[in-house]
Amino acid sequence: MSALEAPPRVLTVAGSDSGGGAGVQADLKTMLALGVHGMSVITAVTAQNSLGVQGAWELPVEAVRAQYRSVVDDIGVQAVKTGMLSSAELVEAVAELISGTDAPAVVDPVGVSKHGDPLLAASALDSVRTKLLPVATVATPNLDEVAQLTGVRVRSADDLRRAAAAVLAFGPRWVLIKGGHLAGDAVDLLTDGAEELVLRAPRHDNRHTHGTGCTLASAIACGLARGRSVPEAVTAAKEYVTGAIAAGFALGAGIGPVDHGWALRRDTP
Ligand SMILES: Nc1ncnc2c1ncn2[C@@H]1O[C@H](COP(=O)(O)OP(=O)(O)O)[C@@H](O)[C@H]1O
Ligand SMILES: Cc1ncc(COP(=O)(O)O)c(N)n1
Repeated sequence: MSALEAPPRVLTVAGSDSGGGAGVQADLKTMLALGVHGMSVITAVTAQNSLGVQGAWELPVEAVRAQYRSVVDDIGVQAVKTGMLSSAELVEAVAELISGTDAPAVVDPVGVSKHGDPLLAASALDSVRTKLLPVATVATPNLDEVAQLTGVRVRSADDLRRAAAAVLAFGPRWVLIKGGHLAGDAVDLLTDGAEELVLRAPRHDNRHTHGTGCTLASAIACGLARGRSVPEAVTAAKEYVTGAIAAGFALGAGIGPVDHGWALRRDTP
């Protein structure tokens, strides 16, 4: 890349995490680490740290639309990633914006934080199913989100295929079911209903996993923005998040963040 050539552009549409481990902050750090130009549409502001979410404030739909238009109409995007969308109104507005954008969309249907704090109203679930999932190139639910959205409870890696079929029925092109909350190896299943890829990584016995899902979804968006196929982008993103979890560090008194900069720091003296 010459000095004048711009890097690929990736947009996150998500909530702010004041603690810097998840949400928009995790997304932008991931994008920097993976060499793309990161941009953000903030949907909600959370007061959050290693102990949980102490408060959350949604932005008006008008503010979300305006941020999105500012970015897409002038700068342009090669991939979009969504995270915390908070309400049915915001889910529907974002789904509509994405459907009018010519770029792949990675939808992380964030429901609840690691600490159990709600990041999406229960009344928004139906909009996620019927409006947001149908415009996703890849949806990346964790097991709690799969249960909330489809009623399928995954108890072992054998159930992942059934969960994937239930999510695909809502219309995303691909689904990545994240088995991170199961015991044993960290096994995820990627499928479009025809092709299937099992992604397996050793489980790191590290409690500092704040932001894993946001980091993985952003890394996938970075790969797609570079023109990689979905299986290629997901494979590279899984490697990146596994390294970030291995390097997760303690901050505050609770669950610390994954290290978004692990690959950059490797060569830092
Ligand atoms: N302790 C761990 N060691 C290695 N990989 C993990 C660990 N916990 C989660 N993962 C992986 O991190 C990614 C994010 O998954 P998960 O933590 O389930 O998402 P979420 O943050 O949405 O709950 C997945 O690829 C999952 O397999
Ligand atoms: C603003 C925001 N977005 C997403 C998450 C989910 O991250 P995690 O599942 O690691 O708590 C979060 N805690 N905060």
